[in-house]
Amino acid sequence: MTPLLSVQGITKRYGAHIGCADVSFELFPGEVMGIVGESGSGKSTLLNCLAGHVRPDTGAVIFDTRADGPRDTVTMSEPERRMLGRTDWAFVHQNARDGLRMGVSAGGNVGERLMAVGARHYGDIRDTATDWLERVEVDAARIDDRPTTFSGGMQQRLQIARNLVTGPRLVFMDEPTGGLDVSVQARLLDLLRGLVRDMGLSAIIVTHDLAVVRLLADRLMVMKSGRVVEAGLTDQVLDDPQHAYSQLLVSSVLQV
Ligand SMILES: Nc1ncnc2c1ncn2[C@@H]1O[C@H](COP(=O)(O)OP(=O)(O)OP(=O)(O)O)[C@@H](O)[C@H]1O
Repeated sequence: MTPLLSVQGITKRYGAHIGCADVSFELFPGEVMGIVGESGSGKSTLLNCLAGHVRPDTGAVIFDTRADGPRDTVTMSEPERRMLGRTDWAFVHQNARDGLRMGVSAGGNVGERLMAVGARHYGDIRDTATDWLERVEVDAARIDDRPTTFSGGMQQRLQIARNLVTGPRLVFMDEPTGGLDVSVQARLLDLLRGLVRDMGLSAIIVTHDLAVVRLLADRLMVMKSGRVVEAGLTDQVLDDPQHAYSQLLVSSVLQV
């Protein structure tokens, strides 16, 4: 099987400082990869390199495109990469405000993504937006309200609807449950787990919350000082960590 994403030797430095170093892995269709590590370990830098937000110094990120098969997204043109970002890729930010248009209605936020992939019929777009609001447990009666009037948890669920409505083939998530109350986190996690299962999503999830990867990720990479120190099946890594740092992480000795 062709990997959906093949990451080869990604390195990003900030001056003399290492963001992430020599990261390689493959992601297959329908797989969820979790990336964990303490603050500053390079998780966000890596995710941003993979999603095309940051250009790595070296390495390749080969994505199996629908039209042309495997292509290196690092060297493809900016318009091509932007097109991927609107169609096959989705990015769920920790802060919903970074992933939503706060001045546009909830329905508009979802509908906009559909229009970006060619939907034109207003009634169909509104119907799909209504379906998705319900799917992410946002009251459909709020379809014309702006996200500024929503709670943090609702905003995050709306951001997820906006991202998933077009059926992306790869979803990047940066701390999707971060910054929310614990009870809100639990509900969101449950919802995400349902969507990941039902849609057979391929995803890369960065988090410092081991409960998130335990529930969502098939495989796990543990990062420390920009490098991957351990990788494997999630249950294996969490239940029987081999690297001393992973052992600390799992035993919650580390403040992550
Ligand atoms: N724009 C930047 N300029 C300089 N150094 C940076 C920049 N962004 C990140 N770094 C450094 O790169 C390293 C990796 O940071 P990164 O944000 O990727 O880690 P992280 O694991 O995502 O942390 P957090 O969980 O706190 O977001 C850190 O040492 C950080 O200080």
